[in-house]
Amino acid sequence: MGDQLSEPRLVLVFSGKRKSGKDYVTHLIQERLGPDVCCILRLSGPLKQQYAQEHNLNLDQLLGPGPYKEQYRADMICWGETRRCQDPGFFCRLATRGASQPIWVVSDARRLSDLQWFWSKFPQQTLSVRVQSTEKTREQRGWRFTAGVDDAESECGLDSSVEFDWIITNEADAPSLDEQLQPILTLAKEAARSADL
Ligand SMILES: Nc1ncnc2c1ncn2[C@@H]1O[C@H](COP(=O)(O)OP(=O)(O)OP(=O)(O)O)[C@@H](O)[C@H]1O
Ligand SMILES: C[C@@](O)(CCOP(=O)(O)O)CC(=O)O
Repeated sequence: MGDQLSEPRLVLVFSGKRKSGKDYVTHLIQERLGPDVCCILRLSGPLKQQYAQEHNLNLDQLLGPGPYKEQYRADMICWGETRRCQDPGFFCRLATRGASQPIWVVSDARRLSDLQWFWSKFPQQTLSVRVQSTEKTREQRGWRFTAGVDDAESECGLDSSVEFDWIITNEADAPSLDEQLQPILTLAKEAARSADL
């Protein structure tokens, strides 16, 4: 009963490197569609929640964009991988539990197993989106290369194994995000309308 899924009309699964702007771009999509139509699902949400509880940490800071979470990232990755090894869909199931909007935006796929879970549960509805930025831009947003993180599956698991349905370039000199997101927003609005019929 707890794992019962309500069927979404469209599932947009986002991935991208640290500080590429996954949260920024997915929030923009939600803003354009409205929270009644579109929810943001973070696979790292239930992971951080459980990790914060077990380690007595500040969950809001772990969920935010600041430097706090970076102190714990390597250990959170190991912690999450222990669970993922037993059950690759563990965090996908938790993150989608109770989602009732017609459009789901998953903000942080990192591994092929994340995408495979959505493709297998929602084969007709799932589309993949990559957010990309240069290392220089990511550095300006606070990224520093960290061995064991930036060269591990958490950051590289989707580097070459997937042909994304869309690639969004999140750079000041790229076309505006609204322009790049237009086909996605059009599709999402159509999908939301079909949910009303
Ligand atoms: N197009 C943009 N314009 C202005 N600020 C941006 C833009 N894209 C990202 N940022 C800012 O850069 C920082 C990193 O972006 P964001 O948190 O969305 O990246 P992320 O890919 O979710 O990162 P991580 O997974 O490492 O937390 C945030 O402070 C965000 O507000
Ligand atoms: C531990 C982890 O979930 C942290 C994700 O943090 P964020 O999405 O970059 O804020 C990464 C992972 O699961 O490999």
